[in-house]
Amino acid sequence: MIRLKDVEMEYDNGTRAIQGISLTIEDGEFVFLVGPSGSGKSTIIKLLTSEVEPSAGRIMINGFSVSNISGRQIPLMRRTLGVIFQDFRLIEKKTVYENLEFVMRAVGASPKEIKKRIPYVLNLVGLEQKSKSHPTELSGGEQQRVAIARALVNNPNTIIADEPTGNLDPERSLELMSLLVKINQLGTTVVVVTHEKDLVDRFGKRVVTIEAGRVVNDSIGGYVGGRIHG
Ligand SMILES: Nc1ncnc2c1ncn2[C@@H]1O[C@H](COP(=O)(O)OP(=O)(O)OP(=O)(O)O)[C@@H](O)[C@H]1O
Repeated sequence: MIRLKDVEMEYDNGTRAIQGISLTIEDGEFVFLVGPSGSGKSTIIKLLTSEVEPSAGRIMINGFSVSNISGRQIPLMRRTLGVIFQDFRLIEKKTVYENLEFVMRAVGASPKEIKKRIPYVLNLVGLEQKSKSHPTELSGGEQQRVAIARALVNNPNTIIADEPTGNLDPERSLELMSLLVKINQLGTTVVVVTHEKDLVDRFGKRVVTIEAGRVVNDSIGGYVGGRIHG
């Protein structure tokens, strides 16, 4: 479960990016985070991944209290989260398989676990034929699916995706969002930041709308007076 309670966040230059957000995301939920540019969506993601710290309030992530977490606990907390970045952040010198192997090794997975898990996640994202390819040999959509496989490979409780369809055409965006829905149906909590109004409308999931660092709407389908932000 993810819980933000009265969270505020101010950047060093004085920008008050988050101005009092309380939000609970239960295990197994699928949530879209939408809102205008600069409203604070990426800052929320950064708060969840501990890239930035709140100036006030409390954040709980999968049983960890982020506000007073010890240095030793941070890797354990991060392991409950699979993060998908907009710019993929794949290692170009490694093959698809090696990219996944790398993150499994980083958490101490055994060779046996690695051998079993990687084909499973590659199959889930439809890339079992591409395990020996390098990221530069793949299309944008395929690279994005490798990024999803990498986020999933250590079996996190929660997947967080910041604009995962940013560089994809509408058809690929739909495929990718459908894949995230499938992953959610297999039991993983999914939080997706997106600008894609049409896609959000299509899926009928919970939509949290952020404006000027606050939650202005939180509902299924996400309509605010008949229109949706984002
Ligand atoms: N590193 C930073 N230093 C100072 N201010 C920042 C920093 N990053 C973001 N901001 C500011 O914080 C506010 C929220 O930014 P954030 O990136 O969270 O918005 P966003 O909703 O993700 O926007 P977009 O949809 O354009 O990605 C904005 O006013 C932005 O200018």
